[in-house]
Amino acid sequence: MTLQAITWKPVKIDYNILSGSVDGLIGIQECTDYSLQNIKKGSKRRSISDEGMQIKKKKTSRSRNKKNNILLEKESLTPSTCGTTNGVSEVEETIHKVEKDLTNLESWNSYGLPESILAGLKELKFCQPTLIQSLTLPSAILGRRNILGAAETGSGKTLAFGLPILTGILNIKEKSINETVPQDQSDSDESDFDNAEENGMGCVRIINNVDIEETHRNKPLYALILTPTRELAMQVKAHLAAVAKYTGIQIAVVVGGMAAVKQERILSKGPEIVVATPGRLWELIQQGNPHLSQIDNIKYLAIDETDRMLERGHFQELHDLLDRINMEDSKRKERQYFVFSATLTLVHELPNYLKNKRKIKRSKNIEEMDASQKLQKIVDMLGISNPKVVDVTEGKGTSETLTECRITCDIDKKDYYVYYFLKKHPGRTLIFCNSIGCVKRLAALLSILDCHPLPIHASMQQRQRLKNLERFRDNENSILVATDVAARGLDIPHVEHVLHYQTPRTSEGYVHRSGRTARASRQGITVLLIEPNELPNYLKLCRTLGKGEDLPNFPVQENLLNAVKKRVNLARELDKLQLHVRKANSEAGWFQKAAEDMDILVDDFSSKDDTDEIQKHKKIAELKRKQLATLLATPIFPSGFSGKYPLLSNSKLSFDGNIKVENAVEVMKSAMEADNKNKKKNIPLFKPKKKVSKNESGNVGLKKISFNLGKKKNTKVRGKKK
Ligand SMILES: Nc1ncnc2c1ncn2[C@@H]1O[C@H](COP(=O)(O)OP(=O)(O)OP(=O)(O)O)[C@@H](O)[C@H]1O
Repeated sequence: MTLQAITWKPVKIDYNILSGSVDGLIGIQECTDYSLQNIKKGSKRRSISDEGMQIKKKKTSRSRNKKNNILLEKESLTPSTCGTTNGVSEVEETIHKVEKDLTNLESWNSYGLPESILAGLKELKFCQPTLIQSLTLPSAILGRRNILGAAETGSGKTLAFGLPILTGILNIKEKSINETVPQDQSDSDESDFDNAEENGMGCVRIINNVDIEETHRNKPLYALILTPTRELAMQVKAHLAAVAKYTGIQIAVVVGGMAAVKQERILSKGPEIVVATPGRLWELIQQGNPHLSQIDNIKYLAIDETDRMLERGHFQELHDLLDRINMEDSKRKERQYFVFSATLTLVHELPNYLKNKRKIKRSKNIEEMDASQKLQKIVDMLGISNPKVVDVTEGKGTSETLTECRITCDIDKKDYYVYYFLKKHPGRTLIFCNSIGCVKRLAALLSILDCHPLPIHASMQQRQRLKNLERFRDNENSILVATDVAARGLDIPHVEHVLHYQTPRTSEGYVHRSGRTARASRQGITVLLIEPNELPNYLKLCRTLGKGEDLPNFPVQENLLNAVKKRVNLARELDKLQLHVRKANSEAGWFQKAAEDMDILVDDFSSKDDTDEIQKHKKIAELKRKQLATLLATPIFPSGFSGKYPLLSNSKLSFDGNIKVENAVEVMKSAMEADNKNKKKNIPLFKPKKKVSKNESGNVGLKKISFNLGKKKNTKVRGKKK
């Protein structure tokens, strides 16, 4: 078979992207018109995989000649579909659609992606690469460079390393088939396949169990992708599997919290790619899992959220794994590495207590680093040589479409603001807390308030974690209350709001938490709830992320807070009573069990007072529950209330039909616009006042709190411990 090129056109690309990556490269040209001569049946190029074969054959003919392809589509139309609708022929419509599809895929053409992958991208309707993908794919695929990539959250980093890995594996497999199958045999196989198709026959292969086991035992492991959380591992697997649908490449997940036996069974099938969290993977390797025993042979290693994975004191298993994988220098040099995170190049100042020279001397390893030093450290740790660095974060890591703001209040008023926000601005909302205890408390409170929150934290059973994520995905008004276990990487479509119930401890934490919204060019809002003790951390965060002095204040309609407080206060009381009852019950249960163990009659020891106490609590709780139920049955914000902020065009009627709810992003944007117009300054962070007002009906913001940075004595505000 020969390919006769008739027209070549230069492809416009940014050659900086390829600089140093492909030796001797002077340009890339595209063959825009060509013919096939002496076509022998079958082409070696089709050997991507058994599963991908049929698709590949169709796509190959389609993309080789656009005109032929359109004709082919025309011919396949039955006479009944060739009519004219609204003056436009359906044939023309089809041609237009096919042309559009092909045009769409052309954006991916210059990266050397196999057609089976293009088919996957097309099915996902990914018409063109994102910025980070277009900047990394040429060097990664054509230049086989190691990549250090930093791009904002939700910008498509998974495919920036996923596509080169899938492409590389297909190329290796194709090469090995070409090397092992003799020319004649390969041709005759192809002929058989083609003949079978032409004759309308299927291609049948009989495989028995022994063959399957033998095949799996010999299957190589090509790539390992490591993630910090189980949920992220599963998501990455699902994402890559969707793109790899027509490639025949198998991908497995290895994570903790799931039956090890099941994971061993999956591994026994010999997946080419393993996506894993370090702990369980290391455990299985140490147990001598046969498929994982080739871990040092992998050709591709990707570490997602690398900065988190390599953090001091985290993932000791990762270091063990790296030692094992990089055992042989020659294999390490052959391997391609991908290191990605939104905060890979984010640097920040040392905490104040470490700035003290004496202390720094004691902890020698802790020092302030700039971005290149940080990257160098990662490169050294992973043993990577000559990496290509692509950083498009401009030092912030958050998306352009993210609206950022804050609400400042006293610690015990945070619950009011959270409930206010949820009622006033319904939509899929993720609330982050700094501890498991805080998640539990807030979820219990919101549950009493009928908000149906879904908690997620590390001490929950894995199955429950996944179930709650699933429910969060399925309901557009759902609320997820999470620790930072949900902060990194999770790609849940249409998360509208992220609330930081507590200020994140690090700037990285803020970037990743906030990045759960405003993904893939969608709009989203992130709101920090700040209490006085969190101010130093908040200000540091603003400095590190270049936010200037302060974030804008989220507008709250003060006249609506009274109704909010009534409900929240009642819910808090109810929560407290329920806690007493639960505690007393569990103590009674323990007492009874101990008595039974000692063969003692429980009645003899039961304390009547305790029972009365429980009974009393139960009665009061019942009363409060009824009161709250009555309140919750009436609209929280009565119809026709006069709001400070005009209702916006995209306001929608709430589920109870009485109140208008507003899009939080729009509310914030118009408030910012109004402030800009009036040259109004943001509500000051520090407005010293002698006393904290007892009147809670007004703005519970900073106007009433004495903040005095630097004077530690005054910054403490008594409140409920979270
Ligand atoms: N080329 C593309 N065209 C359209 N959508 C895309 C493309 N590439 C990825 N996406 C989609 O964009 C979303 C975000 O992608 P991804 O999860 O890879 O982001 P990320 O940069 O890894 O985010 P994070 O930093 O939060 O982990 C996903 O829903 C993904 O399916």
